Amino acid sequence: MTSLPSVGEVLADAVVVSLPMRVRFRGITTREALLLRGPAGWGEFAPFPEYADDEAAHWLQSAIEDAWLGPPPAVRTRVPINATVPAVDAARVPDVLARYPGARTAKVKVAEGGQTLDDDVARVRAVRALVPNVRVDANGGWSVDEAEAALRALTADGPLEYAEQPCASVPELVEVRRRMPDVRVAADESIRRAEDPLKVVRAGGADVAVVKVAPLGGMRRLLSLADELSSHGVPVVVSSALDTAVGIAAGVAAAAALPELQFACGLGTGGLFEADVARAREPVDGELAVEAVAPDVERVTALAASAERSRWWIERARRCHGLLEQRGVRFFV
Ligand SMILES: O=C(O)CCC(=O)C1=CC=C[C@@H](O)[C@@H]1C(=O)O
Ligand SMILES: [Mg+2]
Repeated sequence: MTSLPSVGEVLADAVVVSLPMRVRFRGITTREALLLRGPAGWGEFAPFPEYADDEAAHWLQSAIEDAWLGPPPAVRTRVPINATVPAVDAARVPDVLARYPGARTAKVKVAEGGQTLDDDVARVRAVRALVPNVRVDANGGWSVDEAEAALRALTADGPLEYAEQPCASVPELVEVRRRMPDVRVAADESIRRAEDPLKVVRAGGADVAVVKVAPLGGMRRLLSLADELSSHGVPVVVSSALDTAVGIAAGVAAAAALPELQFACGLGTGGLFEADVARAREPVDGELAVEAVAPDVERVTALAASAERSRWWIERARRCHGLLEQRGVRFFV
């Protein structure tokens, strides 16, 4: 067991970066992150700006685990990843997919505000022409009726591996599963933003669980949740939280430590950035190698956030550290 390092230790080498994105994703065009260093390496603290401290504290716990304990033991050396296709025009799909050489699975964003179901159908069709296995992610954007209509349209010319978070609430997910028994439902927000991540599974609202290291509080917490989910017969998909190369390495390490890995992981989001804190690791045959990543000094300097934004992140990390202290957080190897 390791006790919580002091706030001074946690923030001693902290740097804040701002990564420009090639494509707008989840309404974001630059992604900010605070990177911190501990005895075992680097960790990433990057809760989305709108998250309250209560929730953001899990992300700090994850960063500290990574930097103070390092990854859990791996059982594989490579992990398959999916291509992530933002809600772009169908015509831009080949461009996006070109960044994922060898990917056999693609996740396509759908139900984007301001777009229509026809846009989604056209985008999914363009992806199917290039990648055999397709999943969609609606980020809770549909009502149950809309989900039913959309999933019928999106499966008219080919199957979907699953539909991620078609609706926002757990009862809606249960109802979508009842109405569309042939389409698997994956829960994402219903797991990563829930007080009790197993609630959606107990209610019968998920065939698959999307799990992300930082929102769950770290690699080891992800592994123990995956273990519980597996006892309910629900497999996991390890996915990114739009992390820099440091956070992606933690996701890859968690996926590498899972006893079973049935699905390609959503850890290919590095390709959505114009620049990252470490050299881009190219997928080979749709897989990423499991390896430690340290940020590159020159890149970090070039990507440094403004003094004002850095102060904002440092203050946020301090407040979250205070919450972890209050919660009596300890780390177990
Ligand atoms: O799963 C993937 O292919 C990539 C990760 C991804 O889609 C997401 C990362 C971060 C924020 C989310 O809006 C989004 C998701 O909803 O899964
Ligand atoms: Mg999702």
